[in-house]
Amino acid sequence: MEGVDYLRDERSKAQFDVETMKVAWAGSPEAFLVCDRMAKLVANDPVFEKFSKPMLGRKELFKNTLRKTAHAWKLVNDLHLTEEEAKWLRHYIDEPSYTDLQWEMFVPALEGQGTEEQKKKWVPLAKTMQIIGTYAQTELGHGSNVQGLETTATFDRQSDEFVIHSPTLTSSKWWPGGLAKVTTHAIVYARLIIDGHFYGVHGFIVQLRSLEDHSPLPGITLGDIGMKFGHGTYNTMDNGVARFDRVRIPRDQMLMRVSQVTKEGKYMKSNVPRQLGYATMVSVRQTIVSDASKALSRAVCIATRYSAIRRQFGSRDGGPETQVLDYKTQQSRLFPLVASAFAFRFASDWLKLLYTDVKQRLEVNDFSTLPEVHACTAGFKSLTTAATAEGIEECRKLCGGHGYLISSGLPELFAFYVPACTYEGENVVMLLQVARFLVKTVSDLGNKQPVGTAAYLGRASLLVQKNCVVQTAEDWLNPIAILEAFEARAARMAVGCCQRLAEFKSPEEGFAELSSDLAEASLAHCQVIVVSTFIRRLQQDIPGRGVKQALEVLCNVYALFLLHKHQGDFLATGYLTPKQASLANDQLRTLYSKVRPNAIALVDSFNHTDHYLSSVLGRYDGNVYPKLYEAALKDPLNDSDIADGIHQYVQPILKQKLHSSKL
Ligand SMILES: CCCCCCCC/C=C\CCCCC/C=C/C(=O)SCCNC(=O)CCNC(=O)[C@H](O)C(C)(C)COP(=O)(O)OP(=O)(O)OC[C@H]1O[C@@H](n2cnc3c(N)ncnc32)[C@H](O)[C@@H]1OP(=O)(O)O
Ligand SMILES: Cc1cc2nc3c(=O)[nH]c(=O)nc-3n(C[C@H](O)[C@H](O)[C@H](O)COP(=O)(O)OP(=O)(O)OC[C@H]3O[C@@H](n4cnc5c(N)ncnc54)[C@H](O)[C@@H]3O)c2cc1C
Repeated sequence: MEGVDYLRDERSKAQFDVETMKVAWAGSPEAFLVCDRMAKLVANDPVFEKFSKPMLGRKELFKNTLRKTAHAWKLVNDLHLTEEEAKWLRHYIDEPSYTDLQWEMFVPALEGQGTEEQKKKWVPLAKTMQIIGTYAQTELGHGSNVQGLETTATFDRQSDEFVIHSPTLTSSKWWPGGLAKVTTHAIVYARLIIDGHFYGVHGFIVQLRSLEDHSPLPGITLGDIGMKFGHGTYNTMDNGVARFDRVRIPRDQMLMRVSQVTKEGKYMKSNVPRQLGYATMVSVRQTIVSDASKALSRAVCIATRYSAIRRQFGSRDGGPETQVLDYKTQQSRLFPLVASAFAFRFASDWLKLLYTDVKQRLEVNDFSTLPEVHACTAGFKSLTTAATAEGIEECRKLCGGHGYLISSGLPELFAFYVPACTYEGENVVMLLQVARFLVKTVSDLGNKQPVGTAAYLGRASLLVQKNCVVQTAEDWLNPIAILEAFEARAARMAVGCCQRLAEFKSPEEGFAELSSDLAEASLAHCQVIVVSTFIRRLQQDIPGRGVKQALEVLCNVYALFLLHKHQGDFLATGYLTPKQASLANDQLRTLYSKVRPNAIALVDSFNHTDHYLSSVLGRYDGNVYPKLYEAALKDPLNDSDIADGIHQYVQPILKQKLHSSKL
């Protein structure tokens, strides 16, 4: 049998309806149709070919992306694509480009932080790409600490302008995507100074380049910050440096939704919290969570298909060897990642609802849920990106040696994905934000009943006393038992941290000293929400033969895998006994056997095109070995039998050896 037959055989074993599962994965029939149409549009267009990328030098790589981006914009206009369709088009083109910043950060920053008047002026220009913008917050010396930024915006009452200035080397803007070569404008984050007084960090719309000839405007120095990790991935993007030498902008280019500066130089705070100035980051963190499920689904699709084709050992009589997918070790590394992709998918759908709700509330100045939404987006961003980055690397290892080839698609995916752990809020810094929320919630328990995602902490006094009642491996299939275990562990960790915080001289000192424990408690809290979201999703109507049952198995795999991985926490907090932890692991092994017949069908449900996967190992048809061979032959080193440099550098060595052996 060939790889093609192996996958056909696997598909025939599926116990659920794949087409309906595709809709469950996409979120709705409408969402499925949009994704499917955009994925095929990209896959069938030769302009979006990706194979040659790893062979290109930096300049060609960058130009190639500019070409693709221009073609995509033409398609958006010619085909009258909606914003949603255009977003998926960009996604399937699968190349970091300045348009990510334009649509995910520049436009949202204008919409979220501009006044009505500012929005009216700037948003249409941006949405029609008459101006191209980026989000210039991070500096050479400061990224995580936004309030520590050094760029200044000094109000000049006489000319009714702000003077944007980079006073030090470390104040150079450093990282913004598209800044080096493309963007005409940026939202520059700078400390506002009026009459020598500092008024905190605010966003300012600054024109960077001439709209006529694209050259940098006077007083602005722009450049690229250099090559990044992984050749063909993020180097398609011109992350840039910018320095400002007393650049003047009109007063009405300060984003003034949160606070205003009048002509007279009076600083006026609106009745909204200053954290609304961070709203763009909250919006992107939410998008990043959804992106995590996509990136992980891509990696597990490759590793699962290849694991069904790859055979090693197990044959003593010349018969077929064992499919590596049948090894329990392979299953215990791979299936939790398949389950995680689904868990993150449903978590991101839920987060989107939470975010839509807070956006509506903010419109009417209801800020009550903002701290919870900030904690959820920050925590989920950290949890999902860390697990996805680790998961992609695990998938590479699951593919053995071939996983290290660029043609497997996994090294490039990892290199592209891993900065998600850093951008939009470094992951540990984000967990510490969740910790602030947890500490406040627990400290306030006497006065205020927590709601929403923190509601379970309202039962903390019960959860710290109660012990797990599980007696058999079967009991671990009960969602109530699972959820209570996660809640009890998280509540005990949070309460434990708060009790120890009280022993320090000041809360700040305690928070700094216990920050590692607080970060772990935050992760445990986020896991409660992800697990409960998955459980709740299964309580909804899920049509299709066997679809709900297959998802139930995955939900249990996800929860029990986490329980096994973090069993130290579960045992140390005293909620579980070692026997109960061991029963959970027994159940996990049984669940892997239930996933096994559905494995290929599950990853088919992601509906990924071969173009999107860009992996010889993950091909839909399973024709792996002939295509691996074909891909290898295309390497430039195989252009000739005798490569450049052989005559010059190798033959002299060989000849010298002959000469000395004569002596
Ligand atoms: C293949 C194709 C490509 C596809 C692309 C994939 C799609 C992905 C989507 C988009 C593409 C974008 C590409 C990535 C580009 C990257 C861009 C960037 O990285 S932009 C820069 C991002 N920078 C950061 O995230 C900085 C992180 N730092 C902060 O957010 C803050 O400094 C802080 C760490 C939160 C600290 O804030 P602050 O200094 O104000 O101090 P605190 O005292 O801690 O906070 C005071 C109180 O405010 C609360 N708070 C903080 N933030 C928020 C918020 N956002 N909303 C609400 N409340 C907030 C905080 O919790 C404190 O509360 P209390 O405890 O006082 O109650
Ligand atoms: C690919 C990529 C694209 C980017 N695009 C943009 C962009 O378009 N616009 C933009 O403005 N920025 C952009 N950035 C910058 C990005 O937002 C920052 O790098 C990120 O916010 C992290 O900040 P930092 O680099 O200052 O890390 P640091 O904060 O210096 O982190 C270094 C280490 O210090 C630790 N640390 C920091 N603070 C604390 C603390 N309080 N407690 C405990 N530990 C701490 C961190 O956990 C980390 O381990 C991009 C970055 C990358 C990698």
